[in-house]
Amino acid sequence: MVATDRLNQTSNILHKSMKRASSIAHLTALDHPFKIAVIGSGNWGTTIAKVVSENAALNPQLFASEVRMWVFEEKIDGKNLTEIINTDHENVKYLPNIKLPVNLIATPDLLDTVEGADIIIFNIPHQFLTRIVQQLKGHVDSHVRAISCLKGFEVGARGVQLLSTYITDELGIECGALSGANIATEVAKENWSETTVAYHIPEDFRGEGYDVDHKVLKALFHRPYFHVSVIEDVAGISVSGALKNVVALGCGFVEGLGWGNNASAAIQRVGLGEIIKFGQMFFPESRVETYYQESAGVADLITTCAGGRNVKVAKLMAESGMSALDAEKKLLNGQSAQGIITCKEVHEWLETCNSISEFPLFEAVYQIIYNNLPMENIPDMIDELEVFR
Ligand SMILES: NC(=O)C1=CN([C@@H]2O[C@H](COP(=O)(O)OP(=O)(O)OC[C@H]3O[C@@H](n4cnc5c(N)ncnc54)[C@H](O)[C@@H]3O)[C@@H](O)[C@H]2O)C=CC1
Ligand SMILES: O=C(CO)COP(=O)(O)O
Repeated sequence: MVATDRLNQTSNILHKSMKRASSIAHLTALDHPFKIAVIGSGNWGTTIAKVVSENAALNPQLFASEVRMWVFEEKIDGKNLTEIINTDHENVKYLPNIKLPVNLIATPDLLDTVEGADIIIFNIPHQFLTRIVQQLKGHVDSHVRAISCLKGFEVGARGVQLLSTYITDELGIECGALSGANIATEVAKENWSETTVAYHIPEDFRGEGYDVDHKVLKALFHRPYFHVSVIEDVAGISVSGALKNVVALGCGFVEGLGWGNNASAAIQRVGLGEIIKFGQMFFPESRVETYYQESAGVADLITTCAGGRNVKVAKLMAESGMSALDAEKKLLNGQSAQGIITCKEVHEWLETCNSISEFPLFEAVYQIIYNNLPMENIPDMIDELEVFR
């Protein structure tokens, strides 16, 4: 009896998941298949390009098969990286040993990459976004839709902005975000993980089948090894994605000092509190539930603090006395630990708002990286300000 119940339960689950998969597979673009462009070809840029190219190839009614990926051109052993990707179907510098789909085409020209695109996926280290967006100005139709996979903020004359908002403001296109517990190499190897996509349906939505909606985004990003939840809270997933990189630096410091798991857990506890507080203060539209219910929230914090690049860079700083930039250069072969820039941007913003004392961990990380504050001071800095008690 128990065995029969289990069998029925399993068959229900299977039935539901097959129904979900087939409802995604049967979507059709009524006008023309959506053409996808990916801007960025780093560790995560190439991984996401692989994911969406697989779905484009499998779903010709919904997506144009060819996916273009913009590559910041560089020479590898005298050969252009774009040529290597297009011939060997491997990004040997930023995602080695992973075969890329043949319908993924590397392009060195930014405007060629986005020509005719219906959906643009931004996926570059956030320090390069401004320059790229300025080059795209005037070349992107207002009906193009975008998703930002970047983790960071834009801090400038308009205050602190989500990167998706910056893209919308500058290019006049609707932009959502994708963020989750997604160490790129694990996703690229097709180890199971979850992610969160957040997108608002814009006022000029042209109708189901003619425009990008939550079903289209699920069909674009969901893979058997990459499970997507689509929600509305762009701010919540973006705030947690940006700030967990700062917390991860804190974890790397205590790990490098040899303080063990309890210290790392303490940093993550305080960090999660500061992330939620930052969201509530500066992005009140973000939902507190997002931080603990979505992959983009606490799950991303956990995976990054366990094995991300930010934690590795900070650990090396603690062990060797190197600066953050030297440690990044030594460890990452051209990749970026985004927390190094984000903690500076956060510091500048909090200073403007007179709110530094409310975010002692973020401030401690900034002071360690930019003003050589001893790492051993972290517990005192957190305690002195007694924010969470
Ligand atoms: N790698 C990961 O595991 C994950 C990364 N992210 C986020 O995704 C975003 C992109 O990260 P990755 O793809 O990992 O990049 P990355 O850290 O691998 O950076 C290397 C990329 O930067 C490019 N680049 C170097 N100089 C440039 C310049 N002057 N102009 C334009 N591009 C230049 C390189 O060509 C290369 O494509 C970041 O915001 C990151 O936080 C999000 C989830 C996972
Ligand atoms: O964002 C990430 C995992 O979701 C990757 O974090 P790192 O940039 O620290 O490797």
